[in-house]
Amino acid sequence: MSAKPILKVLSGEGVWPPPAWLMRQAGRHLPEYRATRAQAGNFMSLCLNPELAAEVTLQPVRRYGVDAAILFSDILIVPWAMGQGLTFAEGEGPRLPPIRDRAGLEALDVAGAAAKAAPIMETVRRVRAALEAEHPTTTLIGFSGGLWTVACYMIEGKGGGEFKQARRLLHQDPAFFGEILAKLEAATLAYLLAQAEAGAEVLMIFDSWAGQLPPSAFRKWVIEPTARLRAALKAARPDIPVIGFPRLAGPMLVEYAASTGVQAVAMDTAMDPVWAAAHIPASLALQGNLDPEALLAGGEALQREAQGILAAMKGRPFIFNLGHGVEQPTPPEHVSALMRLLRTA
Ligand SMILES: Cc1c2[nH]c(c1CCC(=O)O)Cc1[nH]c(c(CCC(=O)O)c1C)Cc1[nH]c(c(CCC(=O)O)c1C)Cc1[nH]c(c(C)c1CCC(=O)O)C2
Repeated sequence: MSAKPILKVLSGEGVWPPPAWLMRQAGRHLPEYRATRAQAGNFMSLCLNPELAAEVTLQPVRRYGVDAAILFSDILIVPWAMGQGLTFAEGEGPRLPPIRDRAGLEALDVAGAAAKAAPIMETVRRVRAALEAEHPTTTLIGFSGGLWTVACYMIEGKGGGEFKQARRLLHQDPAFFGEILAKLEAATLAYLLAQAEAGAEVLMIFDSWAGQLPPSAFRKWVIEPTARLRAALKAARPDIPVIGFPRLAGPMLVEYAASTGVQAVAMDTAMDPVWAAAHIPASLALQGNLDPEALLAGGEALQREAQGILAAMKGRPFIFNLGHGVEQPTPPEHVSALMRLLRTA
């Protein structure tokens, strides 16, 4: 049996008080992150610098004592590694040259992606070694985007909207859309397996825009590809549990939980944890789902919201987290207050 609380939970064991980590725990709300990022120059050069990326991955572990370190990288590293351009303009989010035709599809280089992603694997190795030496109960989580969500950015070229180009394409030309996803699937599988080989102990799949799809497309482009990825990962590395995050799936979460083979589902901010506890079998762990705005607000709101989630989750395998990422203006003291509350739950 593992001594790491998150691995215990993901093997189906209830652990109370529950282990906790936060999406985007390494990021702009931390002054030490902003300092390291300034040293790197920009976000991409930070992701590709193993020394500095390992440093920012470890910062929230040191400051807060969270139970997981999540690799510092981005879901859009996979299209970048396949040769699609990627920039992060200050304050504007990601920009990619959108794929709208066959030439864009054919330019994606699946075979070359592993070499370009090599610095990320070096980050994973460094973080794992540092955890084993200094934080032996902390779990290292690797990740990728869900195929639908990453395809949204590849086709749209940016975020911020409703991904109408991507949604149109999957209805108008499902064969072409499927070819984009097939290349992305091969690159994503290799990328996740490489993280596991480098020392990631858990893998999480962020399908942030899953809630944009009607049920028929949700089955075909979220559940089916996730189930295929999960099965292929299991064949190679049966020891590595997977957390799925089909954000804003609503009641489709039940089918996702039953059909993908993941060990845990992450609840988004809108999900009622009482409903989730009633509808997701206790053989699967749940993760989530404090409103990042309640964390930002702190005080009474933070205490009340966190207690509500704990009450709904008591008695089942559960990992405390947010329903989406930490907001940049969040005072670090609010995160510390949340960790104190959780440790005495
Ligand atoms: C959709 C998505 C992306 N990236 C990610 C998702 C899925 C989760 C979600 O829905 O938020 C996932 C992600 N992005 C990042 C991580 C690292 C680990 C973590 O701390 O959670 C993870 C797991 C770092 C990041 N990724 C990004 C930052 C901010 C970069 C900076 O320092 O300026 C960080 C810390 C940039 C990013 N990356 C992306 C966007 C839309 C943006 C811009 C928005 C923003 O600036 O907050 C794409």
